[in-house]
Amino acid sequence: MVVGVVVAAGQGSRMGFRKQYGRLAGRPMWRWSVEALFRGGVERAVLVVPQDDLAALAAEVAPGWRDRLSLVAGGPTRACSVANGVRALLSLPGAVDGWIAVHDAARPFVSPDDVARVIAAARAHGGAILAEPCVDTMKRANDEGWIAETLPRASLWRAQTPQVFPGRWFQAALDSGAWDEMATDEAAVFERLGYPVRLVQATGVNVKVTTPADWAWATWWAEQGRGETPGRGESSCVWV
Ligand SMILES: Nc1ccn([C@@H]2O[C@H](COP(=O)(O)OP(=O)(O)OP(=O)(O)O)[C@@H](O)[C@H]2O)c(=O)n1
Ligand SMILES: C[C@](O)(CO)[C@H](O)COP(=O)(O)O
Repeated sequence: MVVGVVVAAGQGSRMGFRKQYGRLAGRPMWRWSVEALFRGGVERAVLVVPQDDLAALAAEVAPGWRDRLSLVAGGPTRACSVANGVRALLSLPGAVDGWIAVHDAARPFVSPDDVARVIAAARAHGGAILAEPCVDTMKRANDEGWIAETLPRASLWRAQTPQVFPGRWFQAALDSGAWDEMATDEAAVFERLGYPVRLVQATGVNVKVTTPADWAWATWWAEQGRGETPGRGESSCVWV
């Protein structure tokens, strides 16, 4: 069983609005991200949203996805929101023995084929994340804004989502207090615990839509039909 957490409980402070509800080619960004996970093989999911948006979203999700998508309230950091979503999923029969895929609502254009590849890698290796090798020359800065050193980039990757790990790993981290509420991704928690995490190179465009410039680009990209990467089989989602 593969279940998903789509985190959409951010404030969009760099964007200037709650970007997860912003429309790309007519659909809210969170829907693009949920749909991509379902097309990539995730069976059911929770969408984590700000507490004060739960009631409004409940009306929007039903009835099309009632059986596949539930809503959960988020927390003050991304890691808290992930934890809330994971806890809700771990109560489902079979979830502890299966895999949980965590995905940012802010990455609407992930390719369903890449989602499926990360899931396959997690099944084979334990944990896996989508990522891309750094193509820029990387500098480390000092506190005053001067370059302290140039880092060898050959071993540097940019982490993306989805990030897929066994339900049992999440349960252990949450129950033992090892869950780090400031971690900026899930892999960081499992790396620290010494678990093996495989990097899976993204083949599609998987931008995290963060700034107004990203929004302008994402709007254009969606309107070109570029985000509609074919997935594995038809989705059973109904757009409401
Ligand atoms: N407390 C939080 C913070 C972030 N997120 C989610 O985590 C993803 C990645 O976060 P980011 O792109 O940084 O979104 P925001 O937190 O909304 O942006 P900002 O930091 O500019 O406020 C987003 O889908 C966002 O909704 C979340 O669920 N809960
Ligand atoms: C998880 C993530 O998408 C990996 O790149 C990213 O760290 C989340 O963004 P945030 O700005 O740290 O919330």
